Parts: sequence; C-alpha cells; structure tokens
Amino acid sequence: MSAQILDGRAAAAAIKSDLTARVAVLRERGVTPGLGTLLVGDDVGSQKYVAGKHRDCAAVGIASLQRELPATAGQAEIEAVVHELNADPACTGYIVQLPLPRGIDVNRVLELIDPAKDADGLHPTNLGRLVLGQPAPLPCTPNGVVTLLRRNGVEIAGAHVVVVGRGVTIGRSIPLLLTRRSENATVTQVHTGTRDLAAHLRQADIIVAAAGVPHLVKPEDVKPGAAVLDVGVSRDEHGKVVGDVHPGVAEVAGWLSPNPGGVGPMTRAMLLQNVVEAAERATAVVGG
Ligand SMILES: Nc1nc(=O)c2c([nH]1)NC[C@@H]1CN(c3ccc(C(=O)N[C@@H](CCC(=O)O)C(=O)O)cc3)C=[N+]21
Repeated sequence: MSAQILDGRAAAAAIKSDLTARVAVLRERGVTPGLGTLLVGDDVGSQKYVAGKHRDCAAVGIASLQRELPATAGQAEIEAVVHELNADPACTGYIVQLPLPRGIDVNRVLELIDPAKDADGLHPTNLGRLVLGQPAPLPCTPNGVVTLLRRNGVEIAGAHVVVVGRGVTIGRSIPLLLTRRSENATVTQVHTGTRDLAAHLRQADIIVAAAGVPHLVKPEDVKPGAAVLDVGVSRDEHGKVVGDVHPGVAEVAGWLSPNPGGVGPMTRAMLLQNVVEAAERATAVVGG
C-alpha cells in the first residue's frame, strides 16, 4: 500500500487559475496588482527562486517589479530600496529575498516593510495580528501547508498535528494557523530539544516536517494512514533536494506531500494570493 500524493503542483495550478480570474476583475477596474522582489547578491539558488516568482506573476497577470543589489550592498542601500517600494503605488506587495548577506541586520530590514505590502506575511505586525486573530497576510509556507491539506480533504479539525521544527518562517507560525477555530487542530511542536521525538511522531495524525534535517522522519515513526508533509529542504552532494521525510514513509503514510512538488509550489501560490488579496483590500477602500 502506498500513500496518496498531496500534489502541490496540481493544487498550485488550480489556485493560480482562480487568481488569474480575480486579477482580471481588478484590471477591469483599472488596478493591476504588482509584486516586488528585492534580491541582494548573486546566490544562484535565490536567483532561481526569484525568477520563478516573476514567471508565476506573468502567468496570472500580476506586474513584476524586480530590484537587485550587489552582494556588497550595505544596510543603507538595502533600506533605501525598501523605502522606495513602500512608496511606489505600482507595488502592491513585495518580498526581500532571504537570506541577506552577512553583516546585514535582517530584522531591521523586515521591520521597515510596510505591513500592508508584506507579501511574505512575516512582518512583526502581521505575525502579531495572527496571534491576536486579526486579519493579516498569512505566512506563505504555513498557509500552503493548511491549504494543501484542505484541498485534498484531509481532516484537520480534531486531528493531532506534530510540527517538527521551530524556525521563524515555518515551524513557529504553523501552530498559530492550525489552532485557529477554523482549523481546530491539536498541535504538538517538537524540536532539537525534544527528549523522545519518535514517541511524539507516532501519536500524530498529521506530521509537518520542517526541521531541515535529511530523512529525519522514518517509516517506523509514522502511524499507518497518517498525513505527512515534507517541508524540509536540504541538498545532497550533487545539489539534489533532500527532504526531512525518509522515502520509506510512502509505504506507511496515508497521505504524503512529495519534495519537490509538494509544499514548495504552494508557497509560491500563497505569495501570489497575498498580493491579490492586498490589491483587493486596497481597491475596496478606494471604491467604497
Ligand atoms: N523572503 C523570502 N520569502 C520566501 O518565501 C523565501 C525566501 N525569502 N528565501 C528562500 C525560501 C525558499 N522558498 C521556496 C519557495 C518555493 C520553492 C519551490 O517551488 N520549489 C519547487 C522546486 C524548485 C523549482 O521547481 O524551482 C518544489 O518544491 O517543487 C522552493 C523554495 C521561498 N523562500
């Protein structure tokens, strides 16, 4: 018996098709949403990610604003681009591609982003709103995880979800989404300080593996039929992506998100959704 696939590429394609229609409505009203990216340095991986985001934009009718700075750029130069994008009415939302070069105060840069233009959903104000239950752009990867489960009919309400990892972009905020009344999951968060990781994993109806440790989740630690989402991205010596989930888990789990092809494409779709929703909010205010 083999797990059913939580196909992130298929779900992302369906979401992008829905967003294309919403963008068309906005454009009829004279509003073209625009996604900005700031890329600092010449990391090939980051360049590829950013290029992918702009390809996505073109596909759904969102305008692209690409800003690039050399790896030698200093704090002031980076902050100047952030101020420029905050002020630019053509920019509905934007991201500062991470990581930034060593020596840059990342938190200071991210705090300067206008929370209304925070396409990543990682601004302190928006994370605070998430804690408070107020409307805000949601962090893209966590929202991608929840959306991928929902679209495949995986029961979240009442489920015991074990989240592996406590990183800021994923692990920290996934429990905040899953424990909302609209999701109603019960969440255990485990991390490198957890005494018996396997004992927790075996209790899980849903495992979200976001630790960045290759093949951390082993088949013998997964309850038969559980849903397992592989969010970890490590690379082997050939540069190939290796996830947090051991391939043998496919024989035990009921549902499995592949990596690549799972949560990654969903992250990109959620970024586009944040931009479209920001444009819709702005249009509703302007139009009354
Ligand atoms: N401000 C900021 N926001 C981010 O969201 C952000 C970032 N910085 N820095 C880097 C990480 C990484 N990340 C990925 C998104 C999608 C895929 C993705 O779509 N991956 C494909 C495979 C790769 C491909 O097809 O090109 C997949 O999983 O199937 C991967 C990685 C976003 N990040």
